[in-house]
Amino acid sequence: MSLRSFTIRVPATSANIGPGFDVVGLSLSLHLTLSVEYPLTPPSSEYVHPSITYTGEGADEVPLNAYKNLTTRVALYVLRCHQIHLFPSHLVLRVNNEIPFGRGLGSSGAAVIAGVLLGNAVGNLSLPTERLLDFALMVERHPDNVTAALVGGFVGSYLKELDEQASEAASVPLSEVLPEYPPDAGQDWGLNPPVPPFGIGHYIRFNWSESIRAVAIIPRFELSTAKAREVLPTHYSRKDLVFNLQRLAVLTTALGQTPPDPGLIYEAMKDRVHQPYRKSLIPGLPEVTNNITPSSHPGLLGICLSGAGPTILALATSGFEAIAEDARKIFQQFGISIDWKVLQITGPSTVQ
Ligand SMILES: Nc1ncnc2c1ncn2[C@@H]1O[C@H](COP(=O)(O)OP(=O)(O)OP(=O)(O)O)[C@@H](O)[C@H]1O
Ligand SMILES: N[C@@H](CCO)C(=O)O
Repeated sequence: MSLRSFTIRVPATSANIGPGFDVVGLSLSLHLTLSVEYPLTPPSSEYVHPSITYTGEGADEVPLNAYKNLTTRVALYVLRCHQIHLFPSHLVLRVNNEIPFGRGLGSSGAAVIAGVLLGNAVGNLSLPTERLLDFALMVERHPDNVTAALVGGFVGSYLKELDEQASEAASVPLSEVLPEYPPDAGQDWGLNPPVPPFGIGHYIRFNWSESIRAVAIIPRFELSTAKAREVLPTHYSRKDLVFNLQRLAVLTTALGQTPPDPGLIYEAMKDRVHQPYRKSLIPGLPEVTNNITPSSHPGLLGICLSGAGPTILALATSGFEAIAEDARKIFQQFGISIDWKVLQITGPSTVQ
């Protein structure tokens, strides 16, 4: 029996990097890996649904049913948009995940990109990167995590303003884009899902200084992105917007300079759009970001909330352990335990 097998590897990401709320993302050296295998000619005429095995982060909570699991539902969505209503028969997925769930390290963005790449591969669709991004953005509506996970590196992106018809397609509830039911359940909603408008997302990769590492200080509790977005205001003052825009404009170039300048970067990683509002959900957040500075911790460049939190991201060229252990002491005063990792900035997702 001839088998087709390949591996999909998607990096973790840190979004925002301080002032770049919903705009910038960074790919990091933790991965979601899917080993995919299926026979090119099914051994029997009876259709066999996909099987999923899963190890690593989230193994105790992730659904193993392909019609409930986020990655496979996204893959099925991509397939159905191309008039392919079923996975290949006898599809076997072995998943290993290094990205902790709900910590601000882009676990859901990675799962979505893995799904888009899976659909593209098993459907032999050969979609270009820009189209893969359109599909990802139908599911995860802010571009920062998914873009960085797909293309890798330090990336800025924006969503195109859509005309009325395209906005309607793009505003379809997630539950309709990603139905949870098996394909043989007979509902016709599953057969004509909303196809993404073309060119929703646009991105650019910034330079990144090779010397910079990311210290991820990861509290041992989950915070869902949905909950962390609920606490944000709908309106901002001009003063706060200008504060962020000034810093973001400097930051995107400053992190590409060698050697990186902590005097410029520490201040450029401050934020007034999301972090002040999220501190109620992450006890110790302002204490860690205010007390760990380039003068107290040589090697530190800047420190911010990673994505929607609760992970804190310190960018540094040295002194990683002192940064992380001092953050641990501060978090301990608030009754929070942490783990920490020194991560590299990685390349794009791969299918091999
Ligand atoms: N590998 C995966 N397979 C299936 N579902 C996943 C996977 N990874 C994440 N998820 C789903 O995504 C949820 C976490 O998404 P959420 O957006 O809240 O956090 P995050 O993506 O880790 O953080 P952030 O978006 O701030 O970086 C998990 O609880 C789970 O339901
Ligand atoms: N920009 C997003 C990233 C989390 O997915 C946020 O901060 O809510």
